[in-house]
Amino acid sequence: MSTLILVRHGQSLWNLENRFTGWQNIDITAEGIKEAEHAGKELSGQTIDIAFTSTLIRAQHTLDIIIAQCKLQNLPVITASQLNERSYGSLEGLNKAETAKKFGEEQVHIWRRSFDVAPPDGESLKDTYNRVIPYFKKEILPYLLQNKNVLIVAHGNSLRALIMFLEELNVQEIVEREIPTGKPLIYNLNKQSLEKLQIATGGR
Ligand SMILES: O=C(O)[C@@H](CO)OP(=O)(O)O
Repeated sequence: MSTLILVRHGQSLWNLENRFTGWQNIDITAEGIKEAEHAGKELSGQTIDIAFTSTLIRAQHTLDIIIAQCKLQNLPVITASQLNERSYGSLEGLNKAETAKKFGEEQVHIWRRSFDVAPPDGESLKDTYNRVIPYFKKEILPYLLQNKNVLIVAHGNSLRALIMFLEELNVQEIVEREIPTGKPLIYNLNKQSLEKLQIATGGR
């Protein structure tokens, strides 16, 4: 049995300002710091062997706070761009409500939550899935198969892709899934479920 813990970064400045963020490197707010501390408190006492995070400051800062809170200063940390947020392309920086007024609520919802429609110059969830899942299978799953407990601190949509894979959600089910900031999601995985993930397809 091994444990996989997923945490979306704490609230970022652009979450607060309701702006499309994607690959923009925006830090967390004071509220985001509190959320990360809270996540750390929740995870205190939990054995964690290794952590993975993205190359973006909001995820790394959140992980640093969790590490400090859990007194895990020697925790090995691996940083990977494959875990970065999906690119929102030319929507990055725009206010989500203003964009919905301009292009219509439905179009913006499709850009934000559909599986395979990419925003202009950006990545669809499918594109994100196709970089997150092969990375997970190659670099993270082996630790879980060795009974190691793994923490991943990443982003709303890179985690939605991973959750879709872990929970075998279909393209309709994933539309409904929202990931709260700074709240640990814990998966206890037995040998059988890990072996199933190992043979499951890594791309769509
Ligand atoms: O702006 C973003 O990068 C993401 C996550 O905050 O937004 P959304 O929830 O619209 O996918």
